[in-house]
Amino acid sequence: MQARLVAKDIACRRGERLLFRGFSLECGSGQAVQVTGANGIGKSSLMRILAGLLRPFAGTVEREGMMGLVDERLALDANLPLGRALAFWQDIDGCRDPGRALEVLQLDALMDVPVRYLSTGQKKRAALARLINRNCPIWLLDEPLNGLDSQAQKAFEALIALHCQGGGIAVVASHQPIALPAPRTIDLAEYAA
Ligand SMILES: Nc1ncnc2c1ncn2[C@@H]1O[C@H](COP(=O)(O)OP(=O)(O)OP(=O)(O)O)[C@@H](O)[C@H]1O
Repeated sequence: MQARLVAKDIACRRGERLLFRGFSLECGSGQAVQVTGANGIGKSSLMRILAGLLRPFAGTVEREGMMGLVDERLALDANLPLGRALAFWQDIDGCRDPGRALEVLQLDALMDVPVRYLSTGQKKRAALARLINRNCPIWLLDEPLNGLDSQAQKAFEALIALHCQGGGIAVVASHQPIALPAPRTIDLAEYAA
């Protein structure tokens, strides 16, 4: 798995407010970075800029490799049972081993439960299962541990380590501690406008 993510001199404006400026980041295969900072500093906005969903006020983002973003939005049909909601995407995403994510994230017992009835932590696990099924090298994770119990947190930290061992990239935006392989931490407050 080969990947590269380079952000240069990024500035972010939301509404009339400049949130941060001069932010740069370079990640190659196997690297993990945590972006920290207080509520409202702009972590989610940065993740959306890195994902290409939000235009930066200044600066550029270059990506080599497919990206998967996990944030608080659950990209699964709320009215379908979880098994069918995940299956809808498995073909589109070219998933070769759908059972793996279900096993690691312990979703097997929830396959018949409509997505809208899942608990907060179960929804998060479903979102992470879809990310794993996509087999994309660049993971953009916005508060990925929110709602997960300690066992699921450890399981997901182990998955990030495996992903990086396989040449993937993980960029994690979170104000809470997360175990990453050879971690680098960037405090977004240093770039506050
Ligand atoms: N569409 C928008 N228009 C105007 N302001 C916005 C918009 N979206 C977000 N903001 C503002 O931008 C700021 C940064 O929001 P963002 O969600 O990026 O912060 P965050 O660091 O991820 O916060 P948290 O830790 O609470 O999730 C906030 O003050 C928010 O109110």
